[in-house]
Amino acid sequence: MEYQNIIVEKKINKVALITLNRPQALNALSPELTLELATALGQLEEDDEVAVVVLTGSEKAFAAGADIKAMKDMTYMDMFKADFITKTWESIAHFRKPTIAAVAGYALGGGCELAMMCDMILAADNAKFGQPEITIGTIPGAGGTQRLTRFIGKSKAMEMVLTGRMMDAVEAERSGLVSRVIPVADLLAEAIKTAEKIASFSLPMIMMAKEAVNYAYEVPLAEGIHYERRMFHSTFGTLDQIEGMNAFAEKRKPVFKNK
Ligand SMILES: CC(C)(O)CC(=O)SCCNC(=O)CCNC(=O)[C@H](O)C(C)(C)COP(=O)(O)OP(=O)(O)OC[C@H]1O[C@@H](n2cnc3c(N)ncnc32)[C@H](O)[C@@H]1OP(=O)(O)O
Repeated sequence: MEYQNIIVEKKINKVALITLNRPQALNALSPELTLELATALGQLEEDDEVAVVVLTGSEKAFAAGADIKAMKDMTYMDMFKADFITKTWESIAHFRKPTIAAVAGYALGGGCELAMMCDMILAADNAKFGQPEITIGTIPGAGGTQRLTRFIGKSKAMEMVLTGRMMDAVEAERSGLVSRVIPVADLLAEAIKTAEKIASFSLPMIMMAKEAVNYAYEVPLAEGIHYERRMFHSTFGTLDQIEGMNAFAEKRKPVFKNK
């Protein structure tokens, strides 16, 4: 399928790369772009040749937020009727295969929120994260007040949301927002390498592991532990558990069948 605002590439080793591609607007997330993203993710979800998705932007901007120019004249009723943000944006949060945000440059507002919807964030050393919505007379609307607070805690989240202050990559790593900081020139290669590593394992296992970790954000600890245990038990009903453990015992590489 042809897209205008994103580039979708299937790499080797079961990795797909989605590049946000509106450089003239620092990858501002227009309704057209987010619809294309949701459509592409829908296709990649069904694609057996893809196990992991890497989402990236340009060196200057992962994404500078929702498209302010497209949004500025909308009324309350427009927003409400369109259920603005949730419908298409959340597709990345609901995607069942692992996702990696490779963030260079600005990840602001909706850009930061989109990165946080991914399963992990790898940051280039020039990355800047922020929720500057307060500076344009609104507040985060795609999970910024909720996800950012869970990642970095109340005090820092409050400071960022209430002042619009940006966080650099080093502070973002120290605060738990990103898993690693990488020189900008190496970011994409490193993100793809990480994706390939994940994709080399059993697809059902990586999907279950993702689901179990995400469950930690939704339920009390005891319920999460119970859920994890039941999922762990269920892995013993798969051919890949048999293969993985036998391969270990036989000192050979496992050949997973995704079954
Ligand atoms: C999803 C929600 C609900 O949470 C809401 C949001 O996301 S609201 C958006 C939050 N984001 C922002 O407020 C950031 C806006 N952008 C900036 O502050 C600056 O562009 C910058 C600091 C990221 C970069 O500054 P600079 O290098 O000086 O570049 P600019 O000249 O400002 O930008 C270049 C070009 O891109 C256009 N642009 C940038 N961001 C957006 C945006 N969010 N929406 C629409 N267009 C954007 C900017 O207007 C420039 O275009 P031209 O005017 O030159 O055509």
